[in-house]
Amino acid sequence: MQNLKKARLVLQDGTVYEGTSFGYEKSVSGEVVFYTAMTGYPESLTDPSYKGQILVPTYPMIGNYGVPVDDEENGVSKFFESDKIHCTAIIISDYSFAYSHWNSQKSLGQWLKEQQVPGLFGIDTRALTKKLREHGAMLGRIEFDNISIPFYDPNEHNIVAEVSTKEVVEYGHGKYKVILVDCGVKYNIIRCLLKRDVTIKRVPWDYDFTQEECDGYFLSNGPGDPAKCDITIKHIKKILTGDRPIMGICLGNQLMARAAGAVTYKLKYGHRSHNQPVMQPGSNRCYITSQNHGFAIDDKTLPIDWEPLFVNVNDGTNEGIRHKTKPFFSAQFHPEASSGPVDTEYLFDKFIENMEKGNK
Ligand SMILES: NC(=O)CC[C@H](N)C(=O)O
Repeated sequence: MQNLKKARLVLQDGTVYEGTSFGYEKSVSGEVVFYTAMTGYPESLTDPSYKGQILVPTYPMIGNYGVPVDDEENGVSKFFESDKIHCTAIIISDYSFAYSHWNSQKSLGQWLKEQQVPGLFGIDTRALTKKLREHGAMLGRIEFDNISIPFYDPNEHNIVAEVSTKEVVEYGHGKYKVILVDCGVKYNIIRCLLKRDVTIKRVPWDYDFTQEECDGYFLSNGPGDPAKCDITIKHIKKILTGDRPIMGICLGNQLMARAAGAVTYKLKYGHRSHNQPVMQPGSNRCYITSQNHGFAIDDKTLPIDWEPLFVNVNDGTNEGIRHKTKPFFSAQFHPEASSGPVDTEYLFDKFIENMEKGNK
């Protein structure tokens, strides 16, 4: 414990928090985002949607169940959401130096060091979260040895291009052929599709998939501002003129909306947790969902042939859209969870049903 290095988290508004390093020691900067779920740090750290972000879990003790083994199944990691950590850093209150879990292979600190990702503990994450809620999303930097680097705003860059696959990859031998547009796809989306008799063709974010033979299209989650994905939006616009089923998640929801002609905007602070309630308009149905997003669709700008599919009960923001007559729908939350509640995994079954109907 004595040899652990101190480092500082500096926010854009000048606030400084001092913490102790338990990960890799290097100065970094990014957007600071809080996350209020109690579990799920291995999944969140490897979720490509967190690219460029400094993750602040508010649960007070992190690291107590270590990091899972890195097994593979059907061409994707069994327990992680991608092949590496995408968060820029992690900031926590209390680090558990002891860890225990049936499936753990190493400590969180060791994993962060291997992946060259900084982690600080001993920071008042409640105070930090209150600040972000009052002020809104903020950039921050972690300084080791007083070496400071400029603030970096991931939303000003096309970071989807950095996390998307560079080549086409195929998975499974199922009945339905799906083009998966990879803007930073989480592996549990691939697992959820493979469980449902699907053959997946995973293509890069800027790949022209509009002439491909398939039964349906899947628009993945991904990092940053949806407005930066103009090439993907151009391709989606083309497939919206057809009637093959489309399902989208999170960034995929935002890209579907922009392709349809609606507007997206940045939320004051994002939704990142396991207990976000969403209602389906026109019903009394409420689902508890897993979420990770900082942008949202302005559903007042949806064209006449589209409608909201879900609305967030906490703040009234849009949580999904659907076309009124064609088999196109998307969710702002994560039906694939990982981590979090699986109440809305049935949306994958809807997508399969749509493809089945389309084939008849
Ligand atoms: N998980 C995601 O796909 C996030 C979408 C987008 N980058 C946002 O923050 O809103």
